[in-house]
Amino acid sequence: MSHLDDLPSTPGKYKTDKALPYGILHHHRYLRLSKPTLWASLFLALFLFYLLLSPPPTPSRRSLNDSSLSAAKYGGSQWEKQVRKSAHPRSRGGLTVLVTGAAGFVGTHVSTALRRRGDGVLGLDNFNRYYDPKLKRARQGLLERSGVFVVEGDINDAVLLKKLFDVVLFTHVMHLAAQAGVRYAMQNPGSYVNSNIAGFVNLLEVSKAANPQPAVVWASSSSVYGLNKKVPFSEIDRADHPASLYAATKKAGEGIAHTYNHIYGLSLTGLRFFTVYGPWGRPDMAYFFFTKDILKGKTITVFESPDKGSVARDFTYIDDIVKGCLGALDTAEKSTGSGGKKKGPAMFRIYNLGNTSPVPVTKLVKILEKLLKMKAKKKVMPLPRNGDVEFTHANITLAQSEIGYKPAVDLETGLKKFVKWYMGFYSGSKKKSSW
Ligand SMILES: O=C(O)[C@H]1O[C@H](OP(=O)(O)OP(=O)(O)OC[C@H]2O[C@@H](n3ccc(=O)[nH]c3=O)[C@H](O)[C@@H]2O)[C@H](O)[C@@H](O)[C@H]1O
Repeated sequence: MSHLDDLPSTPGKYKTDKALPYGILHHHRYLRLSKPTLWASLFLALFLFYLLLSPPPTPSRRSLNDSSLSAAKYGGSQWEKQVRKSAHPRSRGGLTVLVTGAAGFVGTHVSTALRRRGDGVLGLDNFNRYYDPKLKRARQGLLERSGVFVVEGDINDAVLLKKLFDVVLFTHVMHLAAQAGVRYAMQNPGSYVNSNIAGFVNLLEVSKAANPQPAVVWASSSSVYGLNKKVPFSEIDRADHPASLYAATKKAGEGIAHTYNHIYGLSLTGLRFFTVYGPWGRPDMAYFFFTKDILKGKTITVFESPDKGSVARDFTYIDDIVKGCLGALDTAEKSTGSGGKKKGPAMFRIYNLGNTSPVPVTKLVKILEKLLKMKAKKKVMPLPRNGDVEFTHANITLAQSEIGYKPAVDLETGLKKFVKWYMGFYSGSKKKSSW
């Protein structure tokens, strides 16, 4: 994939390299302290060898029973103070929200929007290398300037999550941490299972055990509609023909969420995002790397459908998505359970958040050419069987009537804002870290 060429190799969230220090460092210390007898040394050497060969117990997989909470990294009065301060609402009646994936594209925008209106926000992000971590760090800078502290950690780390819930009584969780990207699922399927399934279950486990339980709003995806042909896509349509593992994990997430709602009384709202774009966006998405490649004079590959038509997307501008997220948080009823016990039925909702006006990818390219004042070098090729679907188109009636969702930005207007940001950010301008 050309757009990933100059990014670091992308192990996504499936990193185990952080896992070793805990066990290994501990044993290194032991080595220094041990008596230098031949047998003891031999035994230790064998034991270390065994540890190195065995699969590492990654910290991201630490269970709640693991008492070795890495106090060095998390915890301590200073850390707790930062966590509490960030999560504390500034306005009366404000929400107290844990935003996972806070340094991600949508996470950054939602976190700052919540903070701006006076809610308390604590961010969580593992800063993985799926795409340029420098962009995530720049977003973190923005968040910090807005008063949002981002805890560096993984949603699979149950001990960390539990600790966060011990320190703060979250009223809401906005769960945006995920392994995104449709095509990358063919390269690193494990990363999707790790984040979108295991990580989500871990978050729900900790949320259901919390007292009080938070209301959880999470990111699902338009990709769950898969190979559906009936348009516009409606929440009541069947969605059981996913075209990518990404889509399958997002659909699985919806089923998993339903069980936590049913068994534990957790209030759950899933938002099916439709190809979200805008400033501070994801470099793995077509509008982003098309911009980069057009500017560099590199050839872009534009997919076409089998009938030689252009593939189309219901591109949705980030500010509209943010409004949808806030609408979902504001209308979410409380969970009914506490401490893992259901007390009554709780809310379970799924909404499409799209723009409801699909645009062919060829048109996207034309708009970019106009905004960049450059002609794209294009190679048109049939849509490969890589997880992409031919078109998406959202029916947003339900979101409109129930959470007040009303998209207002058309693709050209939104791309104009994106291009302006892109030019500032990558030109090294001093203003690059502003909105
Ligand atoms: O709504 C979602 O749920 C998903 O949206 C996004 O997926 P997509 O809609 O597939 O966006 P994106 O990759 O930008 O491709 C856009 C268009 O360009 C076409 N495309 C792509 C690459 C290429 O080289 N050429 C090309 O024509 C391609 O065929 C497509 O028609 C998120 O990445 C995903 O994480 C998820 O959130």
